Amino acid sequence: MKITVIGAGHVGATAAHRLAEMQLATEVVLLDIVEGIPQGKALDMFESGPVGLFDTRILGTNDYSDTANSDIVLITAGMARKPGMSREDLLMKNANIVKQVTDQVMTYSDNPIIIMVSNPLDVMTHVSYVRSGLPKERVIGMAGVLDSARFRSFIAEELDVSMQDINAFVLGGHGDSMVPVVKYTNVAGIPLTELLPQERIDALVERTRKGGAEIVNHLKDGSAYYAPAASAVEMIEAIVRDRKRILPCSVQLDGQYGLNKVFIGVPVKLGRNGLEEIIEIDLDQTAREALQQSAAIVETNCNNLSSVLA
Ligand SMILES: NC(=O)C1=CN([C@@H]2O[C@H](COP(=O)(O)OP(=O)(O)OC[C@H]3O[C@@H](n4cnc5c(N)ncnc54)[C@H](O)[C@@H]3O)[C@@H](O)[C@H]2O)C=CC1
Ligand SMILES: O=C([O-])CC(=O)C(=O)O
Repeated sequence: MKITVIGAGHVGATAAHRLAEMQLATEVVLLDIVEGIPQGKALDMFESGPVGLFDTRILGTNDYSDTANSDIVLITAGMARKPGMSREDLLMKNANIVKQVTDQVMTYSDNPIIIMVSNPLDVMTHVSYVRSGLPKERVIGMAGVLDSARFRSFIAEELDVSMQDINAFVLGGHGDSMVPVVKYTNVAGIPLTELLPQERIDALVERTRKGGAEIVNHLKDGSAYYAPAASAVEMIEAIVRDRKRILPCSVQLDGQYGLNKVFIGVPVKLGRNGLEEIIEIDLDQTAREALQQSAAIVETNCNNLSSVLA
């Protein structure tokens, strides 16, 4: 198993180290456009092997030929937002970066599974899908796992219970229009609505929607990376170990939820072949409309990129 991480910044480097510690690959390649950064970080990670107890080889590089024959490619290259910015403000710059990165990746790997992280997430997943020519099962965006993890952590804190017992799904686009689905949120099987009053649930939903911005406002000069990296690695683990996990991911819909040819977060089964099944759950009218509104925003942003994708 060879896994390449493009972008050796906060998310990319954190994910690469976690991939190595979890021994999910025999080789992890960390690539960045800036000279020295991937080499230095990869060497530092490699030197943690004897104490972290892993044998994964980690190579830092600026040369795409080192990524040849990757099984999985995690794309984290691009700009992160600063306070006051929306993820959409990154659209044009990151679309050009993701386009160029995808073209380079595909020059050296025939049939990788691409996991997208760069923002705005659903649109960048679309860009990589179009440029790569890969089947839609092999281009998957990470957002729902992170947004659901945030919602789960807030619920666990509020109820003072283990995070392990919280199940929650946040669907839709990775932005203010995301759709936390309270109906499918439970604590060890007990519906959340039986454990918390509606106004507390509403407050946790609102905090989840703004979870990315909350961290950006603390950090001032960048965005979250521990939870995002852990979320991307959870998806990779499901694929590498063929776990058949049901996780919310951004995938291209083909009629499900009344939506067509748009990347949006929905529950999917992840296994060795990447996206193995899109799961259509019953949504109430409000959640269904919210998902459709969220998809309309992604579609508009994709349409604005026709010049980049040409
Ligand atoms: N999907 C999600 O839930 C999340 C998405 N993100 C997004 O992930 C991206 C990365 O975030 P961070 O790692 O915090 O940013 P960062 O600024 O720490 O790292 C980005 C890295 O990309 C590199 N880069 C830029 N252009 C490149 C190119 N053409 N080829 C190769 N590398 C290139 C930069 O040199 C830098 O090292 C951002 O777009 C951010 O918004 C971040 C967190 C969560
Ligand atoms: O907020 C950001 O820009 C980064 C991100 O997508 C997140 O942390 O959810």
